[in-house]
Amino acid sequence: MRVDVVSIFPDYLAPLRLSLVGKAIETGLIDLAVHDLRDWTHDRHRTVDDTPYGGGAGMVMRPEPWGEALDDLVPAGTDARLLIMTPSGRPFDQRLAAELAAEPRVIIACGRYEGIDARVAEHAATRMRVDEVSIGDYVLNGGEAAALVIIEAFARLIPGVIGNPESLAEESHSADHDQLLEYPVYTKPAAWRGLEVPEVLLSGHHGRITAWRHERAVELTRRRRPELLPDAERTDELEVRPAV
Ligand SMILES: Nc1ccccc1-c1cnco1
Repeated sequence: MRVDVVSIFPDYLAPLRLSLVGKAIETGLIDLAVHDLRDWTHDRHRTVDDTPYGGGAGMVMRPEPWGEALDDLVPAGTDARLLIMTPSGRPFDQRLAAELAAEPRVIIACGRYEGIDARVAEHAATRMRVDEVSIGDYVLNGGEAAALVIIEAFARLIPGVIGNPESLAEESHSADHDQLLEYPVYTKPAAWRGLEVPEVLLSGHHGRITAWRHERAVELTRRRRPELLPDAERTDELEVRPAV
């Protein structure tokens, strides 16, 4: 898979060269290229923004550099998916991560300031698939942090990136874990600062352990993310529980 990221702060994407994604790049599973948007400017000051039409505070990213960058990175006839990072985008989730992991080419546009001129997405959509994507309901200074999150989330789903694919199976939000949050996990020592590992986990009884883990996952999901509960697990009674 080829991933291109365009940003005015390309060094912000340096962490992608580390750890899991870095290994995938080294092994050729992912071909990553990070570009400086200013390389597509032509004035002495390498200007990428201007004042907003209609007035208002802040600056808007000019369409020309983005248009030229996308012309270069996505030649006519290329099958590519453009992700524009924006707080007003569709919520990023595991389903989208799985979709992206199957794409041959992904280009990620990291906007800054008050955003990117809306015509960039409009024009790009005439020749590639475009998604405006948010990683959550909070405000960042730019799309770079969102790009790091999204790339990590889909890169780890690419076959061969994670050593043991079984570890993907029981993760929170993974499709085959029916959307429950992950159960609490423990390791040695069995007692730590007066806190004991739940007895069932030391029992060696796999059936009981599986049942206990499912119960804890349901309990946690009901308490923290009731909207994720599968219908079969929903209960109407009001449960008053400590907020943990
Ligand atoms: N706040 C932002 C500012 C600029 C580009 C993306 C974002 C963003 C993406 N997901 C949440 O916020």
